[in-house]
Amino acid sequence: MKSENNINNNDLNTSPIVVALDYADKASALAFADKIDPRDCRLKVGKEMFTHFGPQMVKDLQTRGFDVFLDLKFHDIPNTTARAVAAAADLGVWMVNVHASGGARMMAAAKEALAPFGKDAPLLIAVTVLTSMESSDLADLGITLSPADYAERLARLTRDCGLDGVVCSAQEATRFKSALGQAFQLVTPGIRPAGSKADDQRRVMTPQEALAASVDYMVIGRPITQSADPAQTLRDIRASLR
Ligand SMILES: O=C(O)c1cc(=O)[nH]c(=O)n1[C@@H]1O[C@H](COP(=O)(O)O)[C@@H](O)[C@H]1O
Repeated sequence: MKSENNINNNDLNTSPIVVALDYADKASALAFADKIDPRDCRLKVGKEMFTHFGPQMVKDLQTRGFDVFLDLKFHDIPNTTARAVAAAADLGVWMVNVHASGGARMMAAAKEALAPFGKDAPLLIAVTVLTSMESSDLADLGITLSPADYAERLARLTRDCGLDGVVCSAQEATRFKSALGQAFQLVTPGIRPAGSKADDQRRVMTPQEALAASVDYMVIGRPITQSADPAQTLRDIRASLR
């Protein structure tokens, strides 16, 4: 059931870095991929690139030896979400995600849809509270819990549904590792090297802080992709984490 394009690098790749490949043109994305070593990072294909270039984008990266995180944040009725997650598994991706706020039945259905893939199933991760959100954004939605408290509530639900982990802020990592167990994977965007712009992110941490907080994977986009030399910036961040 797994795509023949997938070359699984899981055993080779000890880097915690996942680069968010948020490019509007394929040539730039592939030029970057061609300049970096798949042992230095995994690559995330999100809504922008997938909407532009579809599954072929994922395959083009897999044939270059990269593990791909397909970040489409599925959030729908259980049947639709489960089928979308199975379609992602058919593509041979390394990780796929849903929104935890889709609820327990949706997450359980997504998990069940991966059972036929056995050990080839991608990691299934749920987004808790987007790292771009702060308390006032939650208040607008009628949620009075702090982002960390609400994220923990969603993370517990995710763990109880048998998923592999959550997307959260690195600011929440120490707390979640102790509350939810070391094995529950934490994937943390909102990573900003010291001195770089936060952009639309709100709950941010530096790569070194995230590592010290025991995150499993840190997602880094613009600080790498919009730098003058993205491949060198990746290598510099990787070196700073050794
Ligand atoms: O699921 C995600 O990857 C995600 C969840 C989240 O809470 N916050 C978040 O920023 N992301 C993604 O992580 C990437 C962060 O990119 P930069 O802000 O450019 O580093 C983007 O591709 C987002 O879509």
